[in-house]
Amino acid sequence: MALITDINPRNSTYWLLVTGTATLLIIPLIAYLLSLSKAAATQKKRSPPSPPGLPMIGHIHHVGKVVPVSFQALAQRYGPLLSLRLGFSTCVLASDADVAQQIMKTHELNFSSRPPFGSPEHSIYPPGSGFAMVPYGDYWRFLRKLSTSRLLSVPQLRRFADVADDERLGLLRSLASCAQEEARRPCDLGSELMKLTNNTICRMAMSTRCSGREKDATKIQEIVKTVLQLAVELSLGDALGPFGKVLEYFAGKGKKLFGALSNFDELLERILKEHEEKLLLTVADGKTTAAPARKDVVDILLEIYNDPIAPIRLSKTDIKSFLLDIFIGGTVTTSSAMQWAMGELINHPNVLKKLRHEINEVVGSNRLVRESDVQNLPYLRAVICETLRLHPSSPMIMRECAEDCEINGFLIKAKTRVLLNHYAIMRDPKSWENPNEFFPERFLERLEEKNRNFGYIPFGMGRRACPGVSLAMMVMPTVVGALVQYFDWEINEGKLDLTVGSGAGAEMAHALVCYPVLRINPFDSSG
Ligand code: HEM
Repeated sequence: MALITDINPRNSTYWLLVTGTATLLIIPLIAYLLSLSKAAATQKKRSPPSPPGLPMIGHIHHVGKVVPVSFQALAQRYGPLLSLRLGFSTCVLASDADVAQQIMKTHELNFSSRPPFGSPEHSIYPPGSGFAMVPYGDYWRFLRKLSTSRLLSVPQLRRFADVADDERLGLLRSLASCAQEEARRPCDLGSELMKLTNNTICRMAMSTRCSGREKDATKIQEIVKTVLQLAVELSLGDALGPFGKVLEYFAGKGKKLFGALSNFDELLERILKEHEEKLLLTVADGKTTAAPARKDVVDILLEIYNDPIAPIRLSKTDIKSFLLDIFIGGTVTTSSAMQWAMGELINHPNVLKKLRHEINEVVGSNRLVRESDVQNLPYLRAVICETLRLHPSSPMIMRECAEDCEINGFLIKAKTRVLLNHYAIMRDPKSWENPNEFFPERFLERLEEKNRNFGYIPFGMGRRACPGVSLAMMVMPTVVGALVQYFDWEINEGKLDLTVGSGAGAEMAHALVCYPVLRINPFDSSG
């Protein structure tokens, strides 16, 4: 009763009640109307266009043998941003510099994760471990910082510069012996380069050669090759859905992948144990420092594993999974780029001659080209840049959209997989003149500008960009430079066949078989 008598327009309580009730009713109403208009706007926004599809398989029939090339053809015909349905999975295909810039810069944070890849039942490590496929968050940020500031940092790589030099000399020695044989013997330069990259990364990461187990590096090379090949085949199986699963079951590919990963795990377990024992021995010796004189990647990771106050507690599974990603991300990519560089140089004798002239002028012929020379060898750098443009080692990369966003006026829904076709982007005539021509001179001018507009992204861009770029750029120019400095390269006849191989990796279809001819013997006077 007292309440009713208090409700009087001249009373302040009355106005409080009125405005309070109005606020309570109006705010949800406004929110509701806003959500309706937002939903309507979202509905109005269209998904990116699609090429003609077929029932069930969607756009699988558009996927050619060389995947990045067939996707480039799709973009040329239907546009730089496309929705594709590949069997039971969907993705958005991005194929020019402008779209890449929106994904990797304008909406960078929104595209900082990668979608889950492959079935968890084929992996022995849980999805949250590793590096390359880990979702953006605290754990990934920790590993990223650790990689750039310690594991793959320039000072750490310089500490292992002798390892890179030693492996390079090993390569030159092997090629020289091939060249010096009386009967002309061809050499498979591709597999020599793969051995070099694999050994260099193995020694920097876990000092395998130093511990006297030379075969470990070879085993890792075989495992990485198998894992890469099977993972690609199985992901295709996943895209095909139930049909893929049946095929895959008969082929037993999942089992094989699991087997290869188990071998890797066993080998890594032993290597971790050896590192831990080495650490314990140093402590038992009573030396002032328990740490090895030069810490490799495993030493540093174990240090964090043993650190009770590390911001993120790494498990041994995390360490093994991280190492697997480093091998998968670093070995084939770097060796494939050097193969392409040598293939292009052999097929372009004028470029090779110009490069050799530059090296002769700057370094001379009495010593091997060194890492510190590279800054004074612009044409060598241009050859490497042009190789990575024409033959990106990671021609297609995956990102995932965290929240709904708009690109080129099209709606990209949360959780959409986005496939960036680096191959198409770096051969786009909008960004490059005569894009399919090997022409290193283009990098002597306006490199900065090209870099800025996202037409040149061999190592990706933004926070998810390649953390191994310093290692790759330390190895590639010095190896290619030495191969040009010390050898002439002969082939059977005509030109090398530089056809791009089938699959998603855009590697060379044919082995890089050639005849090295010694110009100067590197073992007489190498510096
Ligand atoms: C020519 C050599 C190489 C090329 C062209 C290359 C290219 C790339 C590209 C395009 C990406 C994806 C970037 C993005 O999403 O924006 C990537 C990621 C990655 N690369 Fe490399 N890479 C090379 C060498 C290496 C090396 C030597 C290592 C390590 C030893 C390495 C380790 C990784 C890792 C771990 C990732 C995943 C990073 C993440 O997701 O946060 N790569 N690389």
